[in-house]
Amino acid sequence: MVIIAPSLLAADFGRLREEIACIEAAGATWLHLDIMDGHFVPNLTFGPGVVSALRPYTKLTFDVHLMVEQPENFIQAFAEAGAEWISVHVETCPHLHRVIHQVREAGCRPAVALNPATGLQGLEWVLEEVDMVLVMTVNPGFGGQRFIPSMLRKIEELARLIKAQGKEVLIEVDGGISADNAAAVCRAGAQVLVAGTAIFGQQDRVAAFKALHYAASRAEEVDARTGYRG
Ligand SMILES: O=C(CO)[C@H](O)[C@H](O)COP(=O)(O)O
Ligand SMILES: [Fe+2]
Repeated sequence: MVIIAPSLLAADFGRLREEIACIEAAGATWLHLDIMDGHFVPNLTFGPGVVSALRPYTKLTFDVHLMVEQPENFIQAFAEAGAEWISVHVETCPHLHRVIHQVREAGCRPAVALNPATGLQGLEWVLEEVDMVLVMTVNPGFGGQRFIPSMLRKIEELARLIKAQGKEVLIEVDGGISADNAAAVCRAGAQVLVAGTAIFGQQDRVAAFKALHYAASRAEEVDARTGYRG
């Protein structure tokens, strides 16, 4: 079953509670929270204070995407703020194995994120430690960018690697996801689709969420009928 994770990055920051209530009413179960530090990526968003302020107002699963240098310094704060999932970028972690364990010890589910230019090579040695791999399908830092088509092959290769290792690891895709490419990323092997602009950038968020969910689920239905395996 595919999960659509609306990204708060594209929401109206002056109306965060209403925006969250709206996508929850539309049927969302996850919320993607982009944390940017102005160093690892050339943009700033918000910190654990905002995450913890929003926590009492929703039951959505908080999927925190850390685009920060030295993420180990912030894991505890986001865990206490109410994150369920924490993704760290492999590019920011020389001691990735240790950081993954730090996320789990803080009570969260660990995920590793890969920039578009980062290969899958090093992943083999941490795959059994993580619950999800986040494949960036744009260069991180900004919403509203175009999906990079060559990332489909990376998702396929990752799906093969996970299958070969016999692991239960989710594949999340993030960046430029829309109803036009949702089926393709699902066919390639993604189970969690992050979408900012395609939901919060639309006038009718409920219709946009449902359209995206429909596009992604239809790929699964067709594949179940035809026996397609990505
Ligand atoms: O991590 C991100 C950017 O670094 C965002 O999650 C992503 O860009 C979502 O926005 P959009 O769907 O508009 O591309
Ligand atoms: Fe993100």
